[in-house]
Amino acid sequence: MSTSLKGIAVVTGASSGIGAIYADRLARRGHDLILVARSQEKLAEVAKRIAGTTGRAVNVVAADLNNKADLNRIEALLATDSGITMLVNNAGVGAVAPLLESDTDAMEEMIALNVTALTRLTYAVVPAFVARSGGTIINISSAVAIAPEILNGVYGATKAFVLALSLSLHKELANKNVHIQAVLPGATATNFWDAAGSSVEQLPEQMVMRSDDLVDAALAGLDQGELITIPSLPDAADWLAYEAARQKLIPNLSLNLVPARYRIAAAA
Ligand SMILES: NC(=O)C1=CN([C@@H]2O[C@H](COP(=O)(O)OP(=O)(O)OC[C@H]3O[C@@H](n4cnc5c(N)ncnc54)[C@H](OP(=O)(O)O)[C@@H]3O)[C@@H](O)[C@H]2O)C=CC1
Ligand SMILES: N[C@@H](C=O)C(=O)O
Repeated sequence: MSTSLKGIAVVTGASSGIGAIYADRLARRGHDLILVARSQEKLAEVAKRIAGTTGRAVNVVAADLNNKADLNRIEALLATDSGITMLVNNAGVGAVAPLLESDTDAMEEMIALNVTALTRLTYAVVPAFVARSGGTIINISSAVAIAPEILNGVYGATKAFVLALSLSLHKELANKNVHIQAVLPGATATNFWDAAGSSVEQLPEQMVMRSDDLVDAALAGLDQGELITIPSLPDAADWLAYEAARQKLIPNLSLNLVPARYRIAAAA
């Protein structure tokens, strides 16, 4: 049980990069923490640093979210620890190789982590949040969710899944006091790029955000009640116009009548 009024934030992928910054910022905001990733050693370092600077309780659970038994352990924790008030679904891997140069097994592993594990953790925690009438889920998607042409297509597709799931969760949980935020970072200076077989140095400097800035911006978006936060986007109106265009399509996406442009063959 947490002694924090803010409760416990569970952050996956907290051993480095964006997840480690979320851990720091959430502890500074008063959350106790449970940090999840594979590397026990790196998690312990992050936890020691944050506990030292903030005085919050920081626990670590070393788990490979692509290992069924490990994943089940984190699901059980999320379902049963009544002190948990927030889940940051951040653990993820990327790829930059095009389809013809990609390893299928690596693609499957990426789907397992970015999609399956995130989904299972969400399913584990939502009933508990609903039962307690409160909770927040932050899902780390990516700018490539809406621009899948930029990097590896399977990576983009996993992040589009995260965006779609978040939109749906927001609708389903609207009157349950469970808050959903999907964050769509652009290129961010972390180990992500090396792990994906690339290097952040090959990107133009003006395209790459610092991970501290990214997380601070994303949390500002959370504070403003945003469902979708695109930390790099200069003008929020651009996203609102995109979303308005999507909403305008919805009533016409399922109709019994075939539109004239597809009746050419029948008419001939
Ligand atoms: N950096 C960028 O440009 C962007 C990143 N993102 C997203 O941000 C998120 C965080 O990535 P970022 O911080 O950049 O990259 P990092 O590589 O620094 O962090 C990835 C984190 O995920 C953990 N992780 C990887 N595999 C597993 C696994 N099988 N089980 C549990 N934990 C795992 C890693 O820890 P460990 O190795 O110890 O398990 C690490 O803590 C990802 O979802 C990524 O897709 C989105 C857009 C842009
Ligand atoms: N969002 C970043 C990766 O996921 C990028 O846009 O490069």
